[in-house]
Amino acid sequence: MATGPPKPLARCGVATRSLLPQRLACHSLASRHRAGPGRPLLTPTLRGTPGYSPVATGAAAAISIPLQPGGDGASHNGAAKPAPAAHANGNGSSSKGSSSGHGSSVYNTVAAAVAAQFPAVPPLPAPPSTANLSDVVPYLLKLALQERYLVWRLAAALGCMCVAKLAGISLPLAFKGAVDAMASTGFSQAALSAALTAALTYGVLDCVRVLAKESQSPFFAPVSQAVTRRMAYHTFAHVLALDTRFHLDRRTGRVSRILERGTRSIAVLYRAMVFTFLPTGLELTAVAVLLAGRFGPALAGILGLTFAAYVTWTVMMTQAATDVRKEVNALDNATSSKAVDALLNVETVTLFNNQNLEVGLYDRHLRDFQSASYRTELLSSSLNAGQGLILAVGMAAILAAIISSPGGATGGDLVMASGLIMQLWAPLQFLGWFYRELRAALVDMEEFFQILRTRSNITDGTQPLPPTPLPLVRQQQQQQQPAAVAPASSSGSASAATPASHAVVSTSAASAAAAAAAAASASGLQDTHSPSTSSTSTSTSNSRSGGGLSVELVDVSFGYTAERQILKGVSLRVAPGESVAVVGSSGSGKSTILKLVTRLYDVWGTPGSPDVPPAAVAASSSNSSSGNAARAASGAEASTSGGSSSSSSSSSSSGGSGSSSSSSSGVYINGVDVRQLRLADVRSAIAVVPQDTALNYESILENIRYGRPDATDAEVVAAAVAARLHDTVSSLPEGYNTVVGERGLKLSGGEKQRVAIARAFLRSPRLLICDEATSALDSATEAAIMESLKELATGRSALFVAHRLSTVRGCDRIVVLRGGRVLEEGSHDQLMERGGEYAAMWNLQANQQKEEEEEAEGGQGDGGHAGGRGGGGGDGGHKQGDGGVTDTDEEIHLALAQEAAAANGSSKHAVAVAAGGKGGVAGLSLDSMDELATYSRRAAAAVVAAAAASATAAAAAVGGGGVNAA
Ligand SMILES: Nc1ncnc2c1ncn2[C@@H]1O[C@H](COP(=O)(O)OP(=O)(O)OP(=O)(O)O)[C@@H](O)[C@H]1O
Repeated sequence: MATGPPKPLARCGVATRSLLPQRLACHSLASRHRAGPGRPLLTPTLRGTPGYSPVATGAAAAISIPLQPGGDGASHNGAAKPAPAAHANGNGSSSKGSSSGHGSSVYNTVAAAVAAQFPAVPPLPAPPSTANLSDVVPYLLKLALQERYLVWRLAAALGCMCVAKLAGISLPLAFKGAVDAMASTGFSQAALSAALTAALTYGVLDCVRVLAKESQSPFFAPVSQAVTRRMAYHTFAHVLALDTRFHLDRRTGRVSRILERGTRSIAVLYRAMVFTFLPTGLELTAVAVLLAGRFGPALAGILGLTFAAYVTWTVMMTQAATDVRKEVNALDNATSSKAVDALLNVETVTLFNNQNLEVGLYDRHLRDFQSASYRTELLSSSLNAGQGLILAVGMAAILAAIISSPGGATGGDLVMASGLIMQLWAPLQFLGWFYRELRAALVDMEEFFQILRTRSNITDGTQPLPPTPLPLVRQQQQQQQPAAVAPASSSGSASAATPASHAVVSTSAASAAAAAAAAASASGLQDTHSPSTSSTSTSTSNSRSGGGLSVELVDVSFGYTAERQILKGVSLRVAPGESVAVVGSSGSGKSTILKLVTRLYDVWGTPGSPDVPPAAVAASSSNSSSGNAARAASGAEASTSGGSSSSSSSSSSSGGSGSSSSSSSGVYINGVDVRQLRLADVRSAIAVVPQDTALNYESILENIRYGRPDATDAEVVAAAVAARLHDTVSSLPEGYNTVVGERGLKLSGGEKQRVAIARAFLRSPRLLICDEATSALDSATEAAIMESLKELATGRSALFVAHRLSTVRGCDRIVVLRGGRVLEEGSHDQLMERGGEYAAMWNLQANQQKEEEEEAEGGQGDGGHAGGRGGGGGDGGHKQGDGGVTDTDEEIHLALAQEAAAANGSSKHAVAVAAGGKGGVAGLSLDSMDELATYSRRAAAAVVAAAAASATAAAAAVGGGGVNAA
């Protein structure tokens, strides 16, 4: 059935193999004089088990790692290597070596500040429900009054404002005094001294006005700045805490614009209130009172009318401008997002030679933006013109009223009135502008508050992560129902394994027995917690459960949208210290499982989740993959629930954590529903090496340190050594100082992955999650990295997702996923024995590898690809192939294989398709090809491709050659 077993490459997680204890000790910092002045040595000590524990010690110094390229003594694997660069990253957030091993790294400093909870930033009050002025003003006031040191500053600023205004209003009065004095008595000494007194008064008042006015800003600026900073701080924290769905549904450029405009609007609003609206209101009232007192209420009436007309016009036009402003904002967001998108993906843009396309798209947005902006300009000009006219008419009317007032008016009166009114008009003209700004600010704040009001669908739990796993219902079931190992069905769909059983599906009594044995040995938890388990397995478990988390998925249904279900009743378990791999075709939901474990998403059925589709959940249960088997299993759960749930709850109460009842579907970590656990606890116990590593625009040193921001330089370097990154970094001109560029684009895919692996080493997690962690590496590096990951995974739990089966061959268990359902589960040997989907995939990859090796031997390869790509699994041309089968080819063949298997109920068809390898479906018999052609469009396409690919190969296959015959 299977072609010869491919060469094993590296085993993951692998408690079954003894470790190669790797000890890399460096000179202590005390011995850094050896590297010469100014060239500090770091002292990472890499221990094999578990992970590593860098210790600054001078003992057993095996290697020295000065932080300078070209330095002496740095190496891994004992070979002397150049040292990484001195710690000063390119953007100023340097990490210069210090005697403590901590440099002035930004991450170090901030991590320490965060740990010390300094500086404490007061919380935000709940944002208002609307962005109306009536809601926003009290909110801003509340913000300012929240901190005592701001209150007195605000009061002082307001006091200065009042003094300035009163002094300003008094100026025309002083003028009036001087003019009247001189007009009534001519140029007498008394008139002169009265005029001089008035002039002096004027001067003093003006000085007071200027001083008071200019004191406002120093008093007020800290208020506005502190509140703005607090808003920015909390909003950023809030947005970072929002769930993945929020971020994926929105364009980053747009969100950042909203935040930027929102925080800026706060400053605008404060200034508008304190420097414009309040003073103008105060001034208007004072002027109206003065004029009414001197010339009668009619004058105050004219003033009031003028003001009302002015405000009405301003509000009307501003309202119209606001609507256009919203449009302008939307276009501004779109323009900015377009530019950010293109800049973020500049490499893709360049490679596709799409610069002109991008510029054209950008210009389309710019043109729309331009025309909307023009409309705002038109509205703005109309507004200004109307305001000017109203003020001119108002002024003329007031002066006419004064001149013709019944009691008559002196020259001083005219001077005073015109002085007062001019003083009032000046800010009124700004009032229009400020009002427009205010409206715009309120519009901006609407979106801003909307984001602040958005609640994450992932709500934090309250339970601490139990240090050791609480008993799981699953293991109790296994204890109670050892026969829960489901017999394999001969039909494709029914052969969907029984996830609830967590046992290997087997078609024979012998493999069932093996499966039961595997289930027993694999259940570290069971061994750990059950006194009834055998002493052999207990000892195995105990040796491996040091610190590892237990992870269990119970009948999990999930989809990113209610319309499309991705996971359909998936159950799987990782016992403490165990390594489990999830394999399967592309899109089957492997990475999705990891996202649920790390709680980037919650399973369907989570209360409060907006996309809980009860109907879909129900449908999923009814046609769940596990189908009858799962329902039977859950029936068994129900029937044993007395025991299970009661023991579960008793255990939880004994554990004091209120452990969940594992009988309901969900994701459980250490026996507790992950939704009840504190997110910080969960995430800090996990390290993820993702499929696609995004790096920060920082140096390599800081990027690695990101895995644990308080790590010392020595620890960072040790992690790089462990991740087989140190030599590469040392060879760079800037060493560890090299700034990796936007999202790490200056590094190769393999280097980025090694940075991610170094981060994981640094994190020293209790659960290691690797999502295609070595997909971008060449085989030699992959072998080395797998060895490192193996070390890292030892003593911890590990969950691997991989396409290249050789990399997960050594895992304790391998779960085969297809279409969101668990299809098979067991160790490599068990799955190979079963001859199902896993065996088909393995043989496909082995075949590809063999083919490539033959090609390489025949001089057809490029030479660089030889060397057992994929090793044991022989995945052949995985990604970095030299023309070998790519993942996509592989996946298409695999999909064909799966469909063929499903259609024909025979894994041989799958093997036959798989055997097609890169040459098409050469290993397939004509009969099978016909069947495939009728079965699916994709198969038909493949048949055509195969026919075109190689008639000779097809003939050979028909003649019994190829894997099919095997
Ligand atoms: N955020 C998302 N929103 C909507 N659909 C998504 C999202 N992420 C993944 N999907 C879809 O869910 C399905 C499963 O994705 P997942 O990444 O789990 O597959 P996978 O088995 O890991 O595939 P691969 O091996 O190619 O990485 C895919 O069809 C994918 O398109």
